[in-house]
Amino acid sequence: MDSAAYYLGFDFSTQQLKVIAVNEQLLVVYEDNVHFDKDLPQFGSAIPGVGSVQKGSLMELHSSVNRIVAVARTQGGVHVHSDKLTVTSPVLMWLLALDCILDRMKSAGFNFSKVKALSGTGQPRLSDGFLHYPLIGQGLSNKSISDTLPSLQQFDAADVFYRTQHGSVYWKTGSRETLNHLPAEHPLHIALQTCFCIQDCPVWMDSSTSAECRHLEKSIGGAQALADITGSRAYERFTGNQIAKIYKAKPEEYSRCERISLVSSFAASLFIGDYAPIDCSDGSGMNLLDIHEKSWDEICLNACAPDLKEKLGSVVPSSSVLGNVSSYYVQRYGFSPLCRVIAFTGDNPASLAGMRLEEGDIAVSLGTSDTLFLWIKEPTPALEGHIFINPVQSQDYMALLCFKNGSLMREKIRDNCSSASWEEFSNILRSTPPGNNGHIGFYFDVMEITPQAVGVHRFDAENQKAS
Ligand SMILES: Nc1ncnc2c1ncn2[C@@H]1O[C@H](COP(=O)(O)OP(=O)(O)O)[C@@H](O)[C@H]1O
Ligand SMILES: O=C(CO)[C@@H](O)[C@H](O)COP(=O)(O)O
Repeated sequence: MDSAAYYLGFDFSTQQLKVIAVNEQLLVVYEDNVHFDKDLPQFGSAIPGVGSVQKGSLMELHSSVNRIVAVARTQGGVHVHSDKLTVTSPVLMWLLALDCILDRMKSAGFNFSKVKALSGTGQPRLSDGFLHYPLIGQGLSNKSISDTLPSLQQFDAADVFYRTQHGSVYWKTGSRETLNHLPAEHPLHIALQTCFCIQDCPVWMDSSTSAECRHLEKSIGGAQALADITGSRAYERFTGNQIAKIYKAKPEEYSRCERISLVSSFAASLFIGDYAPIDCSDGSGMNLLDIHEKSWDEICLNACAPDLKEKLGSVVPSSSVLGNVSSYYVQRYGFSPLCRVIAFTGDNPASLAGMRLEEGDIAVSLGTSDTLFLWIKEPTPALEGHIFINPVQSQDYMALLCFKNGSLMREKIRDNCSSASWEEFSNILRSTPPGNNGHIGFYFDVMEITPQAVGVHRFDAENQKAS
């Protein structure tokens, strides 16, 4: 029997779910993605039930999804509400995407039984950074995973990482029981369809909670005081403020909720068949966690909503082994029952770990959001930017700046200037020298996070505003 192990990573980004599997030599053995808008048209249709079912399409694979009623079009994987501030994603869309991607792997003959574990406390993990970017994997391909990550070979696990930070999922009372006994004959989006008290989950693009932010900062003694404890002043997309809004706007739904997960711990919960704890690093993006004590801050919790500590559960280091995959995956897909699941984390912490950043390195990530992050030893929280607990060494930290007008803004410029072609876009860019002869433009299609600004601002070489 071929004993080679596979290592598997899933990446829930704003716009799509990606999966990648690598072998011991870090060579990519499988890669796929489900694009939410394009591949799941039932969530991208303005009219309930509309969405043509093409032969061999994901829709055909999951004809049952026709029963899901879409009430609004997702664009870039999200619903932008009429106030232009509230931004959500349907929780069932994430479930369906996972069903689809796993079913496609099965149809393609992917051998799930070979998926093993690789994580260890304090070690860099086979995570988003090099699972997602095969080039990095190829750069290391003369070494085995065990050479590169010595302590990881002690685990047999599916190493699964989810992206996009701050988004939250609201489990209805009784759902733990359902999660514990997932029936292998049903896809997740059917088995879990009644488990959520909020169908449309707030995601990182949301900026509708300014009132909640001011309230939280006031309760704790000001913006800097909040940053000193949680690593960030109050930010609209941070989960504590989102929870406060849900508690105020939907008190009944809130009271019916037994567990609140981040998107990362939600995904981990699906794999272990139980509520997964939140990891310290992604948990730092909530305005609720004391980044020094690595525990929930009672004043922050109470300022946001009642009974929050019970609803959030515990916090664990990002490299924790959560347990084995639930029997659902063994029966439905043929995973090994020994396949372990490591705590899931946010996209940026996973990228820091996966790119094997060290102190002094700075990484820039250009995706739906653009981010800049670095490994730091001492946290010095300020009124701009964020300090998270480090996902690799939980006594260290990472600093992060996040820019909202990333790829979607670039796509708009590409469509206007280069007939929707990245190639042409790149050629135009190359046709001027770096620095563009002193001409510079700032393009903020939506209210930016860093700095808080909106609109197009262009300047010529003399620093005069250009039209
Ligand atoms: N050649 C390219 N040049 C610039 N941007 C690109 C190119 N190809 C894809 N993109 C953009 O990358 C974005 C997706 O990046 P990705 O890292 O997958 O997103 P996420 O941050 O949501 O994970 C898309 O919005 C797409 O427009
Ligand atoms: O809000 C932040 C970080 O604080 C964003 O970076 C989100 O985590 C979005 O992830 P992508 O979909 O852009 O990967």
